[in-house]
Amino acid sequence: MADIIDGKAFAAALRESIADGVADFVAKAGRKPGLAVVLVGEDAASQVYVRNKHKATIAAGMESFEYRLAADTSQAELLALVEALNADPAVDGILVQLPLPNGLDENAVIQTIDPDKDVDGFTTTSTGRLLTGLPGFVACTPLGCLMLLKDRLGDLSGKSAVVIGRSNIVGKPMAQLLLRESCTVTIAHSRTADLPAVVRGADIVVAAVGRPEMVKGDWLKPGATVIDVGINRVPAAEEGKTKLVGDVDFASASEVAGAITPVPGGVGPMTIACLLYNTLEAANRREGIA
Ligand SMILES: Nc1nc2c(c(=O)[nH]1)N[C@@H](CN(C=O)c1ccc(C(=O)N[C@@H](CCC(=O)O)C(=O)O)cc1)CN2
Repeated sequence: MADIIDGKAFAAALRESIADGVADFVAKAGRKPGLAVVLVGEDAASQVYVRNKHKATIAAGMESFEYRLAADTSQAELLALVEALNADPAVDGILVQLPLPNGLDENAVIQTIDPDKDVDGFTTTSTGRLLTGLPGFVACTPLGCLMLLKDRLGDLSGKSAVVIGRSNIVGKPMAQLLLRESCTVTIAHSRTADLPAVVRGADIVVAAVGRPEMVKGDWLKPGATVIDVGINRVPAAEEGKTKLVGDVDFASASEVAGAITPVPGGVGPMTIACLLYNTLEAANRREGIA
């Protein structure tokens, strides 16, 4: 049976070490690091994530600035808010919760964020810095996956890794991070021929495809390390109930893998912990603290 990679416990320890870093920052800078989170509309899951971000930000000793805007907020109003946050000296990090309601141009909003406050790592400046090996912010979910992988495996160099999914938010930055660690990286997607055979060659599998329980145990190389980024709500056995599952079929995969992240409690909690990590880093950089 595979070892379970406990993302919840890892994230809790990371948040504690960030709180220590925040205390050092306050002592040196005479102010708290500030994170601004913008939520537009009523999406139920986004409301939960934003509430959890607020709680975690306060618990780490940071300042949390929350902006909840109506679903009919115009593009111009949203851009004006982001520009105001760019100019606000108390704000070190800016995050616009995704997805945005229909009618708002997500890309235009993201690209308006000052790259030095882009703690989500979504601007093209941040992704370009990652691609070219320059210091910058890395998107929180792939950064969290990498932390879990390094904690489990240590040096990743020379390992073969398959990333299933090519989104700008997870798949592409994940592949870049693994390349930066000197893995041999394959990015697989919906058009990849014989996906099970591609996955079977990998020491590391990162599934970020958004299809419930797609990756089966018999697709895996025995002993592989499996990171499941999927968060899919599906009907549960009990009538009228739902449950969360990943992109990996946990039951069969845990028979073959060496280690695997569960859903929930694997990658998910790392996303918010890494947001705090990036915010502290942004604050230190802005104040010139090493
Ligand atoms: N601007 C952003 N928007 C979104 C991001 C992001 O990184 N930046 N990621 C996701 C949502 N997200 C954070 O925003 C997020 C998703 C999941 C979790 C998490 O802890 N999941 C738990 C399960 C939660 C549940 O019970 O529903 C887990 O996997 O254990 C945290 C944050 C999209 N939008």
